[in-house]
Amino acid sequence: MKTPHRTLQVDLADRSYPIYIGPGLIDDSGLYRPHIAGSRVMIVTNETVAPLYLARVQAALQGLRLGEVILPDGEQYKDLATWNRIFDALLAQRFGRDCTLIALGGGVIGDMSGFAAACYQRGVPFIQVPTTLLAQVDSSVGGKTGINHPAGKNMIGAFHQPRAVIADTRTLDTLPDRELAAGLAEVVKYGLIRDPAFFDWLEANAGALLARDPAALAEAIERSCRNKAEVVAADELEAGQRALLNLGHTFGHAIEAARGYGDWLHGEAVGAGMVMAADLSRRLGWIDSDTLARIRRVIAGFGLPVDPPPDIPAERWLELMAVDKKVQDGTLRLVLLRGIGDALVTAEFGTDDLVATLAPTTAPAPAP
Ligand SMILES: NC(=O)c1ccc[n+]([C@@H]2O[C@H](COP(=O)([O-])OP(=O)(O)OC[C@H]3O[C@@H](n4cnc5c(N)ncnc54)[C@H](O)[C@@H]3O)[C@@H](O)[C@H]2O)c1
Ligand SMILES: O=C(O)C(=O)C[C@@H](O)[C@H](O)[C@H](O)COP(=O)(O)O
Ligand SMILES: [Zn+2]
Repeated sequence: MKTPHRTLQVDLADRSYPIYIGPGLIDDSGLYRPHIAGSRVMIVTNETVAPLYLARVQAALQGLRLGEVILPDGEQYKDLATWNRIFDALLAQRFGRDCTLIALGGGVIGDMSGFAAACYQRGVPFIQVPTTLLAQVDSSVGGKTGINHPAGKNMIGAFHQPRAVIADTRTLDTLPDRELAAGLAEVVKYGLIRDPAFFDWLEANAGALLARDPAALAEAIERSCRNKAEVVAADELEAGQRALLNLGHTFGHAIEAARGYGDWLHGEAVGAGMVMAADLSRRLGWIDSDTLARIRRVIAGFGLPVDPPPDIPAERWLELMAVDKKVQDGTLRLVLLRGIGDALVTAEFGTDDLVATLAPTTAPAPAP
């Protein structure tokens, strides 16, 4: 079977890999096979995705010796105890070092499976089969894998690149609207950090994206993956420019941790976090009020929150942000904006401006 699709490449020398994007790809055995080393494959998924798509992946892998692990669904299960269940299954079924893992689901499954693949018997290959918009535009690409700790998001993990990403755009048909919007937050991020023409396009095509127009979604996925692949190829281990992919995440991760993971979706927290980053950038005089208002309008237009939860005290914000992975020598660094498509990582902001951004209800309203 050969299904029409687009292919992008993540260029990382001998660890380069393809990203296949198109409708119906989940059934295409020919896309999986070249990336599976031995004959044993463990499919990791969750209790929501399994009834929808597990049988189809199993059918595509007919002839191989398959196992499955079905984890509970939710960001609150992206933890050590749930992650350990993947190893319980691998060991119980005597999977060896020659096995391949398949991550079938959203970013939570992708991050946990990838981290399990990085660690099982010191490292086995894995394939990403992302089934949420967020996973198709961001988390399945780039090799950041890991789990949360109560004190901080993604605090335990590894860089481990997949062998391939198989993004079946038809799987988005079953995705709830709230999850689609969460994925759009990471899409907007690429426009804000490095692709102003894409930001313009997103602003102009918001209606089509929210209406799930297949051509618009495919365009958004491809342009997002292209941006991410370029950044990852240039800076795989986040020594420099990869940190720009963290726009809104220092604020967003603090929101997620403060709420115990699973109340605000990751994409929702990133949506509000990006507006907070823009708000601080405006306070510093790096962007003007019209630009802040435009960013806020685009993010709100995708149905995402644009204000932080009102009940996190400033001290709690600062405590949660202090464990951010961009902290250097105890100094908080943030991704801020000099314009749309122009981001930087900086520690050049004052505590007063930061604290004002943390309490935006008391801040001056942006120009309409
Ligand atoms: N590794 C990275 O580079 C990276 C990048 C961005 C986000 N992330 C991580 O990804 C996670 C968020 O990912 P997410 O937004 O995909 O959340 P998720 O994995 O929790 O999936 C969202 C919800 O959609 C359900 N679902 C998945 N596919 C579905 C489908 N096709 N139809 C119906 N329901 C479906 C899931 O079961 C879940 O309930 C966070 O943990 C975040 O930290 C990682
Ligand atoms: O790939 C990256 O690099 C990113 O930062 C992408 C983010 O969208 C993603 O949420 C990532 O998991 C955040 O990484 P972290 O290092 O801040 O935990
Ligand atoms: Zn993210």
